[in-house]
Amino acid sequence: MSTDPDRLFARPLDQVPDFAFNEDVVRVFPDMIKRSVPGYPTIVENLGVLAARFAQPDTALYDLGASLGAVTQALRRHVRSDGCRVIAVDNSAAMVERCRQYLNAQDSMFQELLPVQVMEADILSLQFEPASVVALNFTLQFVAPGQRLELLTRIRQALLPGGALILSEKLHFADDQEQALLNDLHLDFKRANGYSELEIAQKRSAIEHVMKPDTLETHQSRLRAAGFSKVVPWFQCLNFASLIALP
Ligand SMILES: C[S@@+](CC[C@H](N)C(=O)[O-])C[C@H]1O[C@@H](n2cnc3c(N)ncnc32)[C@H](O)[C@@H]1O
Ligand SMILES: O=C(O)C(=O)C[C@]1(C(=O)O)C=C[C@@H](O)C=C1
Repeated sequence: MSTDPDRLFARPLDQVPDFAFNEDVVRVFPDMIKRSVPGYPTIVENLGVLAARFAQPDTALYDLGASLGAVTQALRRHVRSDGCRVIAVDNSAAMVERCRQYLNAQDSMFQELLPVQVMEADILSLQFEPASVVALNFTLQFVAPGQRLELLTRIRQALLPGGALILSEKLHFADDQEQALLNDLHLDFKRANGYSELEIAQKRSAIEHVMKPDTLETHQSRLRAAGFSKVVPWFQCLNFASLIALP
């Protein structure tokens, strides 16, 4: 399936609207996320590998904020436990529609993939089934900060012993020098991937009210408050990181 190059912010906009996961974003999303998130392809592929260690027979594997289902596809490629089912959830109708098309294409190319259910729903009001793996890949940062602990608590309650939550996020840093350096390096990463100063500045205005990164320390203490017993960072590239949280 072809994907358009991301030029959403290439022309000067009179007013930059708040970022939304709408049809325009869906059209360019694979290109946008690869060129904006350092380490994204490595995180997605390895998420499948990690999940294979925690997945248990006859349980649900959740991909929360699935977008176009990149993580769902990795779970289906790597997890071999009997009776597992992937549940991909997103509240953007445009994402869900295109996600279903991508997964149908995956079904037609490979045999013996895990069954998958794609739901258009708000993860904040989801009734979780007992799960062995839950992935939140760059989704929690878009949930209102005041609602993050409750969501993580409900995920923790749904997780079976031996399972895991895998949480990937853009990080903020309490130390000003560390924040400035990693932010500058992230902007260099975007420039190296062909984004202009205008695109970088307009994207920044678009996401500043809707995407609120936390520090690693905030993630760790909130995960513990939600009932997780252990938090293990397994990947960081510049200001983007991924954590394994154990029940
Ligand atoms: C940055 S994208 C996630 C990328 C995707 N997980 C991947 O690895 O390719 C964030 C996604 O979360 C979804 N989202 C944000 N808040 C949500 C909510 N409350 N319920 C369901 N989906 C949500 C958005 O629609 C968007 O598709
Ligand atoms: O931090 C930025 O500048 C980003 O563009 C990050 C980010 C993300 O982390 O989700 C924001 C929106 C898009 O979904 C793709 C990338």
